[in-house]
Amino acid sequence: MIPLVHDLSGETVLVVGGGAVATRKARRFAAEASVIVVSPTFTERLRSTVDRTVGDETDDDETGTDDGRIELVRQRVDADDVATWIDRAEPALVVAATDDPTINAAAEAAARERDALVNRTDVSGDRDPGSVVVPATVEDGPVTIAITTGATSPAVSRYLRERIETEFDGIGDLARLSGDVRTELIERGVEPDTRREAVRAVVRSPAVQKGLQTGESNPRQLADGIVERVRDHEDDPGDTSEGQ
Ligand SMILES: C[C@@]1(CC(=O)O)c2cc3[nH]c(cc4nc(cc5[nH]c(cc(n2)[C@H]1CCC(=O)O)[C@@](C)(CC(=O)O)[C@@H]5CCC(=O)O)C(CC(=O)O)=C4CCC(=O)O)c(CCC(=O)O)c3CC(=O)O
Ligand SMILES: NC(=O)C1=CN([C@@H]2O[C@H](COP(=O)(O)OP(=O)(O)OC[C@H]3O[C@@H](n4cnc5c(N)ncnc54)[C@H](O)[C@@H]3O)[C@@H](O)[C@H]2O)C=CC1
Repeated sequence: MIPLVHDLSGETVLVVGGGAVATRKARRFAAEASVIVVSPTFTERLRSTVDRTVGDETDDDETGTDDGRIELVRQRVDADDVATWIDRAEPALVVAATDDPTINAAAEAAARERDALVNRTDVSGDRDPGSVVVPATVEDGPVTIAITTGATSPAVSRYLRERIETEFDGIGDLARLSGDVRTELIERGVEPDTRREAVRAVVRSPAVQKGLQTGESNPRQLADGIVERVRDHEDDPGDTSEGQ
């Protein structure tokens, strides 16, 4: 399996099932896409996150979603209903998250026939094309770290996610800072080899990382100092003094 990154903004994700797993996936995808959850029951957590529930007595709106929102549809589906929902919602991704393997399999087949991606939450191991795995994810600013065990051991994915979150706390700030340095060097016309070395030195500098974490020293000033030292060194390769 080869991980790819998918932009789901402006897309719809259809989640079939309303239990603990469906709740986790719905919340995850709602960060970017519009999510429709179809199930006869929903977790309390899901109900407390959503904007409205279609099928409840209090609801009198038309079905429809905006970006980044979750809508609940209270309905037990059979294989035909799943296909109808896919035709109606035109989702980019269908999450099959019921505790009924027959329904999950029907959702997978209907999604495939309609060229939608599918996430079978109830099976491990190899997958057919178009059947995707949801990785454990660490997000910090512009940085996304996705972890998968190739659908072998989700518990290991979770364990690694927790370790990585602790180990790389603040990595988003480092990405922003080094991104700014990089853009500036490009704008100043610094040649690529020097730029590469300078940006690498900034990213790997313990002083910059500590500055970002503690706020005690000015990380941007430290980075600029490192860049200047790298550039001086490039101008005068005879100089063997070490950068920071
Ligand atoms: C194949 C995959 C399909 C998919 O969902 O995409 C899948 C399938 C299954 N998971 C099961 C169980 C558990 N899943 C978790 C947790 C997560 N599961 C996630 C992904 C995936 N799970 C995909 C593979 C990812 C990979 O490649 O590694 C994560 C990473 C992402 C997410 O779901 O958001 C999220 C951690 C998020 C985080 O914490 O960061 C835990 C741990 C816990 O809860 O503490 C347990 C209990 C321990 C255990 O059983 O291992 C079962 C058995 C159900 C049963 O026995 O009934 C199946 C079905 C089967 O194995 O047949
Ligand atoms: N991928 C993952 O990370 C994990 C996957 N699983 C798998 O995911 C499945 C679901 O797990 P949970 O959410 O814990 O189960 P659950 O029992 O809490 O929830 C199942 C949901 O499916 C709904 N449902 C059942 N039949 C339906 C139908 N015909 N139409 C619409 N909705 C229907 C139920 O009303 C309920 O909301 C499990 O069977 C298990 O195989 C379990 C744990 C983790």
